[in-house]
Amino acid sequence: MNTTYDVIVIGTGVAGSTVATKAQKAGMEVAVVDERPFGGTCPQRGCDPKKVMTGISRIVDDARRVKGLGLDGEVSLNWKDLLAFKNEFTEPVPQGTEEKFQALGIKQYHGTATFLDPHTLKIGEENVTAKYIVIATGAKPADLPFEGSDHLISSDHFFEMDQLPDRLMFVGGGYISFEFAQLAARLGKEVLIIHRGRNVLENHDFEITNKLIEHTKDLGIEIHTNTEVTKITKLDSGYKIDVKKFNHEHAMKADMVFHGAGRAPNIDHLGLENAGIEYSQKGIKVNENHQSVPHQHIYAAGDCADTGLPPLTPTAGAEAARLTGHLLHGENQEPFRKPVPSIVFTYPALGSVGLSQQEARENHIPYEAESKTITKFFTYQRTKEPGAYAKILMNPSTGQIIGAHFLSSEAEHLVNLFALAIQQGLTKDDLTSVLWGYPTAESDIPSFF
Ligand SMILES: Cc1cc2nc3c(=O)[nH]c(=O)nc-3n(C[C@H](O)[C@H](O)[C@H](O)COP(=O)(O)OP(=O)(O)OC[C@H]3O[C@@H](n4cnc5c(N)ncnc54)[C@H](O)[C@@H]3O)c2cc1C
Ligand SMILES: NC(=O)c1ccc[n+]([C@@H]2O[C@H](COP(=O)([O-])OP(=O)(O)OC[C@H]3O[C@@H](n4cnc5c(N)ncnc54)[C@H](O)[C@@H]3O)[C@@H](O)[C@H]2O)c1
Repeated sequence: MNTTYDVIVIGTGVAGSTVATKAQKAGMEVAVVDERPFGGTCPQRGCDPKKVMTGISRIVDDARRVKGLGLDGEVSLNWKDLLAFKNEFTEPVPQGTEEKFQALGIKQYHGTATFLDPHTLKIGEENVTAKYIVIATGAKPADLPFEGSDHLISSDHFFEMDQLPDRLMFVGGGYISFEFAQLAARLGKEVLIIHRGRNVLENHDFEITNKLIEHTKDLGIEIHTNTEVTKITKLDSGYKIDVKKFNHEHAMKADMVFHGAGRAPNIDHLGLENAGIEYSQKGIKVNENHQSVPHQHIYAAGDCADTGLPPLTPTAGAEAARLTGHLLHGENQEPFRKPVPSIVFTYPALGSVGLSQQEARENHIPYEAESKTITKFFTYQRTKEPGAYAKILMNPSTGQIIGAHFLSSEAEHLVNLFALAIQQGLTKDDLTSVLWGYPTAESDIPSFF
């Protein structure tokens, strides 16, 4: 059987769902296909379940700090209940997504889509053709080139474990490792992070990541930088992990080893060669309109596409919107220039937007930096929060904000506000002249400068 549509979208995550919904609403006949339960990574195995779990652990942290200041009693984290609460959010996602597609009249396929030629996909036993094909297949844990890497447990599995072991190791010093490691440590586990590079969370301001490292070590987490995992061996109980620091080799032990060493575009099993679609390790090659090379009727967006943007939920959504602008209306897209806020959901959280100080330095971009410890501010004193920090980078001649970096319970909100400031070209004077409601984290802004 061969069925034909106007558009087939491969993947039902943020990127795929956005394109499918907009195209169907615009009057096109659309089909979606996914090999996993519908809804994609963010709401089922990424941002949302992570934030539910780290959010509860943060409340416990706060409560412990203010014990005796009007709050009595002990609070503690409980993995089983935390998991059950997380499931209340994740389990309804597939059905909810399918119902939304059905209400719009979008045809749904469950299975793996593979290109047979530039207009035809094989899904199970069926061949499906379309005028336009959109690839939105996301990312997967990167293949790591050392022996025993198949013993690594992915973030997907972390969310499904009935119980956590006593000693956990995370390979890689990025977002996943820091967020999950802190959660595990707050659950009373022994935790290690092994990071190959000199600086963890490489895309963030190094002064702030160094402060985050100190807070993370205060939770009892061991962090080894400049250290590469070279081999993992299964033992009768747990694992032996061979590591190399500069030229010195030694072995460590853990009950389980988790993959926090990066994600790669999920494109290996798409049969891209059958359609001659160009790609690299960074993903499917696309132009500003998200059209692939050499086929202009095949588009790609989100984590699977090589767009130069970081693989995050808001960027996947923005890329999908740009793609549909071209697919539906033929609008040629300008290069993407919006600032992209990025938040590490540790506690304190790390929020960054715009230029980091090292980026400004390396690229010889003139800047003026204001940075300070803000722990003594009332906002953080009233909850006894340690180590709150703010750094703002400005253009020295205009005062325009070009970078903002925060480490605190309020970082996630402040960074969004500064994203707006950078996008709108606001200056230090613009921000200090606002009548901010008091007492709030925003009313501290004039004192950052
Ligand atoms: C643990 C974790 C935490 C994260 N936290 C955050 C956060 O706090 N904030 C943030 O902004 N970002 C976060 N991210 C990143 C964010 O989740 C992704 O950037 C975003 O979900 C990407 O969306 P997407 O639509 O490109 O892909 P996805 O949501 O991954 O969707 C791709 C879909 O395609 C399907 N698929 C793949 N291949 C095929 C095929 N051949 N046939 C059929 N279907 C296929 C997959 O099953 C999947 O459902 C996190 C990621 C992880 C892993
Ligand atoms: N809060 C958020 O927004 C959030 C949370 C989780 C994931 N994400 C997204 O998912 C992506 C993947 O996350 P991630 O944490 O897996 O990767 P990451 O890219 O943030 O960090 C991985 C780090 O592991 C290091 N590494 C690689 N191989 C190693 C080895 N053999 N030994 C030691 N270190 C090694 C790399 O040098 C790299 O710095 C992120 O880039 C981000 O876009 C975002």
